[in-house]
Amino acid sequence: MTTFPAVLLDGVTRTYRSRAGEVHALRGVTHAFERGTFTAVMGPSGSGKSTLLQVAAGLDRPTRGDVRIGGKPLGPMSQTALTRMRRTSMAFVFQSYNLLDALSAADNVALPARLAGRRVDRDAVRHALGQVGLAEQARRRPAELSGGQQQRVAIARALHLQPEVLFADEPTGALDRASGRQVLQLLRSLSDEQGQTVVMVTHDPLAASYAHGTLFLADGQVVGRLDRADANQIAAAMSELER
Ligand SMILES: Nc1ncnc2c1ncn2[C@@H]1O[C@H](COP(=O)(O)OP(=O)(O)OP(=O)(O)O)[C@@H](O)[C@H]1O
Repeated sequence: MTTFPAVLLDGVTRTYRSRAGEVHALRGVTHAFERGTFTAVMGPSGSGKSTLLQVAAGLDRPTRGDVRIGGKPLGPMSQTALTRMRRTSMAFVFQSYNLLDALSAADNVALPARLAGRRVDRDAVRHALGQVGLAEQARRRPAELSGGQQQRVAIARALHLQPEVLFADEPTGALDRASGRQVLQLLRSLSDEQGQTVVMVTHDPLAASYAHGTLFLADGQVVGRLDRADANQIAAAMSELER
């Protein structure tokens, strides 16, 4: 059986056209994010990290090249098919947790299913909260949880529909060090123990050191990769890029 990478970027270019001229946010990026891996994406400001995440997740379309999720090319898909694919195969975690204050942790986890018009499977919700270590807090509202716990609820919500890949954009940006560490350990264990694919944009070398590998972008291109590096090695590679 052929196994496809969870996410494949094949010669992806994204050019923004504005009155000021063209901006080449991504220039021919080719990279396979293999299943069950946790990858950090780093690079100087404006290097194309957010664009890469948006294009990989089908939120934005490449100007040239192709993106495949689990082997399926996004290019030929209609907007409706793409939206469906995003709902079922991908999930996002952002710096701000975007939880609804009036709902319990469990109801926040169930919300995307409800919005998609699906029947809410209470066992699956409990399972997702258990995966992030919050089974006991299912009935609490966001205000009754710490920042780290709220981010873990957001991750449970992302995992609830069993996505092919979890995209995270600065998921620990708003957390103190101890809560950030919990969230990063969780993302790592999701890939190590549950085979989840995680792609995380970060500015923090310490956060990146929790991933299996770090991909470095500069000026819209992949300029390097470090596997199983520590925070000092990652910080040194970043300083080289920022010189
Ligand atoms: N909608 C847009 N229109 C025009 N240019 C854009 C648009 N979005 C991004 N860009 C440009 O594309 C380049 C890459 O931007 P992107 O946001 O992907 O970088 P980034 O690495 O995520 O930056 P940061 O670390 O500052 O968030 C930048 O030069 C940016 O100004």
